[in-house]
Parts: sequence; structure tokens; C-alpha cells
Amino acid sequence: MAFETTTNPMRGVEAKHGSGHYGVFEHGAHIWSYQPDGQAPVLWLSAHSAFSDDQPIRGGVPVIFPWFGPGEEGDPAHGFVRTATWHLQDTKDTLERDGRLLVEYELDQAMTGRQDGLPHRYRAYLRAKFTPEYLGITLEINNTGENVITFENALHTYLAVGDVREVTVSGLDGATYFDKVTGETQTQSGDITITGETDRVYTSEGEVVVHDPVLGRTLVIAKSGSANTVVWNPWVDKAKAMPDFGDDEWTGMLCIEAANCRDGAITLRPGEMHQLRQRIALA
Ligand SMILES: O=P(O)(O)OC[C@H]1O[C@@H](O)[C@H](O)[C@@H](O)[C@@H]1O
Repeated sequence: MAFETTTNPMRGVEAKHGSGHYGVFEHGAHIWSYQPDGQAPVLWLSAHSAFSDDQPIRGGVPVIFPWFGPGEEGDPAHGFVRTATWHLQDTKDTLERDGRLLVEYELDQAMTGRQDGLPHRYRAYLRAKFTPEYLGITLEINNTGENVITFENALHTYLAVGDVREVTVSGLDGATYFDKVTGETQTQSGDITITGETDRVYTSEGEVVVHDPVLGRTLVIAKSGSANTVVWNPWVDKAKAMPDFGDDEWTGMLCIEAANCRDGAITLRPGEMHQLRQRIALA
């Protein structure tokens, strides 16, 4: 079966492959569904997410650029591209043959207008490669202007987990991290377990493995072009404080984000390009 262009709840590209499902919205070039054939959904999507042009989607893979968090300019949090309407550049559909679908979106300053937080020309390109074995995501930023630009970015991936309190995350042992909850810099010792609000920016370029005993699966999160891995779960109080996040939904998700933020911000001279990639695979 070929992919479809859909409009409900937002315009985008959607496909079924066996019992699997793939989906991207043009709003934010937002990958919101990756479910390989025969598997449970790999990406988490809040049942309380707004599907509105002026709000980000809660779940899936928000594209964060050109700043991470509040940024120097304040609003909007995590940059302006996750609520921008991207342009569908291309698709390559080999679903019938091998269960694969490639979807490419682009965005540039002509589409978003001159923004205070990034008053220079840029082109952003997002490629989602859906396969039965993995989801591959590439975010490419080109400096198409005449000024040096410095930015932060991230693929803010929300993973679906059986119960976050039972999950262990390996691959970050020995890495230093900035703990956004306490404001302290720490060094990770051993695997990560989630026992409270967790909001950490690790300095790490390596692969992370999420062991999920409740769903009985292991997810391998590989990446390149990324100096930081962000691990985020809001836990009880923060979940309650977010209108687009169900009070009890925090147990079913964990963000493992491929990022370049804080000291890891990227600087591009005119004509230069940066590629951030993340691959989420079932082990
Ligand atoms: O609510 P938002 O803007 O989508 O952000 C969610 C979270 O995103 C994480 O990446 C940040 O580290 C957290 O501090 C933040 O709370």
C-alpha cells in the first residue's frame, strides 16, 4: 500500500506497512508515528497534545532549532521551527518492496520570515527514513546567508516505554551532565534509572541503549553530529503543570534527545552546513 497525504488532525504524510504505521506532519516537520510491522509504537504521543498551528506537538520527534530551551530571546521555547509549516520536498516510497518510506521537508528564512533569534538566512532540511528495522532522522542546517551563525538544535525524541520507573539507560556511564533540575554539573556513574524529575544535558557523542523490561524490548539510539544527549522525564508535578500532557502519562515516555546545546552550540560560516542524525532501532 502506498503512502497517503493526510490532513487529519494535521496535514502530512502517513503510511501503513502490515500492522505498522509511519507518520510525519508538515507542522514542524514533526515525525509523530513510528511503529514497525509487528511491534508496539516506538514513539510516544500524548493523548492531550494540541494539534494547532501555533503550538508544538507533545510527543514524536520535535525539531528544535535555533535555540534549545527558552533561549536568549525568550519565547517560543525550543525555537520557532517546531511550529512552522515546512515544505514537503520529496518522498520515496518503496513500501511494497521493502517496507521503507523516505520523507523530506525543508524550511528557510523566506518561509518563516526574519526572526529575532536568528536574523540571518538559513535553510533547514529534515529527512525521515522509515524502515521495518529502524527510524533514521537527519536534520541539516545550511548557512545560506552572509553572516556567521551560531545555533543550538535537537531531535527531541519521545520514546514510548512500558513503565519509565523500570527502564534502564546505558551508554552514558562516565559522561558529565548538567542537571537542569538542580543546576549542578555531575558525572554519571553506571546506568541511568528514572526515580524523579529528570532533565539532564549530557556531554556525549555516543550510542544509548534503552532497556525496557515491561515492553520486553531494547531500543538502540545511535547518532552523529551531536555533542549532547538530553534525557528528560517530567515525573509527577511537572506533568500536571503542562496542559498538553496527561497527569499520568509520564510513566509511558522517556525523551532521549540528540542535541547540540549550551557548550555544544554550532557555529557555521557562510556556505557551511551541519548535519545532525539520530537512528532509533529495535535491538
Ligand atoms: O515543554 P517543552 O517546551 O516541549 O519542553 C519540554 C522539555 O524539553 C527538554 O528537552 C528540556 O530539557 C526540558 O527542560 C523541557 O521541559
